[in-house]
Amino acid sequence: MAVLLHQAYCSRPLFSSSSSPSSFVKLRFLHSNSLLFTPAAPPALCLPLNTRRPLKPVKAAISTVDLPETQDAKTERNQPLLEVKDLTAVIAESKQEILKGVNLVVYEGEVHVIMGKNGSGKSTFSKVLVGHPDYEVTGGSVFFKGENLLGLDPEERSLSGLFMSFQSPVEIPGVSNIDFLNMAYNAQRRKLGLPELGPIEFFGYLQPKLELVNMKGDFLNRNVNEGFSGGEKKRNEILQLAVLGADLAILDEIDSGLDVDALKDVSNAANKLLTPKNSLLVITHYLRLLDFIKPTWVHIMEDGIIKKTGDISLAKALEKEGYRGITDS
Ligand SMILES: Nc1ncnc2c1ncn2[C@@H]1O[C@H](COP(=O)(O)OP(=O)(O)OP(=O)(O)O)[C@@H](O)[C@H]1O
Repeated sequence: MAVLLHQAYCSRPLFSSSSSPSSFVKLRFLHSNSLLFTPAAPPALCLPLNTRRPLKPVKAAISTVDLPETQDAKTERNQPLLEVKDLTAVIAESKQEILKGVNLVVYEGEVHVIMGKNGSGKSTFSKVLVGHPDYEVTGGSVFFKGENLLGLDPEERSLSGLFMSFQSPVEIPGVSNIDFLNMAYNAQRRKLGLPELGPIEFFGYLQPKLELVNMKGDFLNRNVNEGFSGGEKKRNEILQLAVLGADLAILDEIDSGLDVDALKDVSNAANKLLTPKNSLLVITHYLRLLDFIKPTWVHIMEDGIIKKTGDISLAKALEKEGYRGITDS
């Protein structure tokens, strides 16, 4: 029985034999329990920083994006990682326009936070970045590490160092967490021409990551996200990020449903994964997350565009005055 794991995890969950088509991760049940990733379509993965495939620079194609003056000054010594210019996108099926001209530049070492009312387009933006098949880009450009991201398929996007943690991580019945992580990690290594890690070696690699996210080993033998509480699923997302690494990790509402201890653990782990060379793009509704993950920039998205950019004080004003207070001006 062939099953399809779709949705970029860069691409995990959505594990279904019948749901919408996608070119994401294909798994094949050979016998009752054995799985095979098809080599042509490894899970959308994000490579550890020191082993990631270098991307060819596409000099002519590098876009210039107008930065707010303050943003430009604050980051002048770093390289742009992600450059989004006038990005528009529609829902593939209905052609309804959701993104109406998003502009954003993320430099190495920065933490960008996107806030915005429900339905303003935050998740759509992040899913468009990872190449989710539910959306069609209709205009604008996106460059990631100097390469035209929109010209890459979802697997290539993830192999180039883009990771996304989804708002609602899905369950994968029949696949244990450790097997999933081991397969995903080995798929990366195969792609790089590196030898795969066997279960024992992989466990050695995994152990410090478990400690990083303060996760009990019991979760490794459970099926991916199956029966996990909301908070446990979010913690598991960060474990996947820790295992797979990323140049740019997009965390969509990683704080939703977390108790205060879990929020600290998840935030601390995300902070520890941040280096001067990689970046976080965090979608959240809550100022409390920003007590733990310090943003370089806070953006307010409204009706498919980034309406306002500022620092942490923008999030504080939002908490105090609400969206009406800060986006009307
Ligand atoms: N696949 C889809 N099919 C139909 N409508 C969609 C789809 N994806 C997004 N939308 C619609 O696009 C709009 C933006 O959705 P999106 O999930 O990006 O908002 P959001 O800002 O992340 O909201 P929230 O804060 O509630 O998570 C919503 O009106 C949503 O219903």
